[in-house]
Amino acid sequence: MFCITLAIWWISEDRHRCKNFPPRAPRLPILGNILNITSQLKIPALAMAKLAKIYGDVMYVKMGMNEAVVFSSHEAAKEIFNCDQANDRVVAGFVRDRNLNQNMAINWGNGEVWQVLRRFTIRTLRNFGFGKTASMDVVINEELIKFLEHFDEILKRSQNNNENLVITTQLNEFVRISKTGEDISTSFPFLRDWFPEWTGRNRQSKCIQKLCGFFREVVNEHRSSDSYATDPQSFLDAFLAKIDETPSDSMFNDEQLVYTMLDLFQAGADTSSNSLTFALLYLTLYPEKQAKVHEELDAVLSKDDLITAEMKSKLPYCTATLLETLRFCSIAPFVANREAVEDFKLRNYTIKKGTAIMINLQAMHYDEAVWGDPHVFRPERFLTENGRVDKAKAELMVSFGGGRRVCLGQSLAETTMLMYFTTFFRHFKLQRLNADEEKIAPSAVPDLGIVYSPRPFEAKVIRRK
Ligand code: HEM
Repeated sequence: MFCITLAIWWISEDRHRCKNFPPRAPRLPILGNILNITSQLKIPALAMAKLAKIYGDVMYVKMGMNEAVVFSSHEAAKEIFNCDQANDRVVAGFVRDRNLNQNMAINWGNGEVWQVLRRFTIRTLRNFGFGKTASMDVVINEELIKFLEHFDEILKRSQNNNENLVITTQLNEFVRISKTGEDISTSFPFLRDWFPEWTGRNRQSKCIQKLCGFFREVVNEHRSSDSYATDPQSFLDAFLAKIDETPSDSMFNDEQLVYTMLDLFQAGADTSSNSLTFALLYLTLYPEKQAKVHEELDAVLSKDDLITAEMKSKLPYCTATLLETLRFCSIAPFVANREAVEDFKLRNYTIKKGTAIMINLQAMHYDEAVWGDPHVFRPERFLTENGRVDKAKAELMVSFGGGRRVCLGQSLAETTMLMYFTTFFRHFKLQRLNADEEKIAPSAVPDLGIVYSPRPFEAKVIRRK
């Protein structure tokens, strides 16, 4: 009797809800489409891309208790990126905990808080040279000199001990333990309340407390200097000055500052470092591509040249390799989920207020109709016949999202990646170990998480003459 009632309720509720909704894959009671996704492929974004081939580039899915409309093609993404009713982030699960149930900062902030803090952050960072290649070059080159010294030391140590170098990332504990998509508590959020230890909720909270504690200390240090308002030396100083000049109930306050810093570090650190490590991984796996990178660097740079972002136009193969890395690894497979802030129409479909909006960036990077052989690592796809970067192809990349929420750090990330990548390969060569020496083989299969990470791997690092 219970099962029959449940079935009748399910069918009627489902019919009622799906009037004018985007097409949807058949789903099971309670689980929804979870099995469609998990039973097909190990990578949820690619499994969703496969479903989208059947049900459409705008389709409706249900993952446990969460309902979402998934956008999987460039055309569909363009429509939703430009849709003001879909600019809010979903604040649930680990995001709600992280935000202490409040509207906080940029990445996970909404409405006026997001708009004002995003605008202030971009303007202030620009005043400090962010986005201007000449000033970013200087800062990044200073870092690079330290990086080379540090890397040489590690290399010497490992060679003295006769060890192979293990290359690894995952600096950010929070990213490592927040495996959205793979994690059942994303689909059934109540599990986080019932089993906070098992779902990782407690570890996430501790991690955020630690990070916020660290940022609060830095904020206090800066506040104790007399000159933060008269002679601001950093984004943090400028924010503190803004706090002083605005009313105490404004969104410029210490907690928003701490969370804005958290956003910049969380959104900026793992994305850039993991993407670069993916580049090292792929060039270890595909030595013939690495040889072309070396050939270009040797032809373009003389011995003492400092690498600058301006050189990008002279380094088309390196640029194409980084574009192919971003496409192949699709480090952020989905943009952080958005939410419909009111009912709206899109392509004659009704999208109901509160529905989650998932934009599947990896589906676009792996669309066979666009790329032909998306599962092959081939930087040449981004080059024209005369060896220049193919701008039309480059514009099909969506690694940084789009619309008004587009990644705030795109130009910094692109410049940093180019400069680190070219500096590394100018000085070093990566070589795969022989099968009998290799304990941790390089694999192109990523570790899942809020952003993907390359799995640790061993490689031989050789200093180039
Ligand atoms: C390879 C490096 C990076 C990748 C692939 C990447 C990717 C992304 C993506 C996909 C989004 C979501 C966009 C959307 O919702 O449409 C995003 C947002 C964001 N990114 Fe990045 N990002 C990178 C580096 C950085 C860096 C270096 C910073 C900071 C300096 C940064 C700061 C942010 C912030 C603050 C947001 C939230 C923007 C908003 O909600 O308004 N990112 N990023």
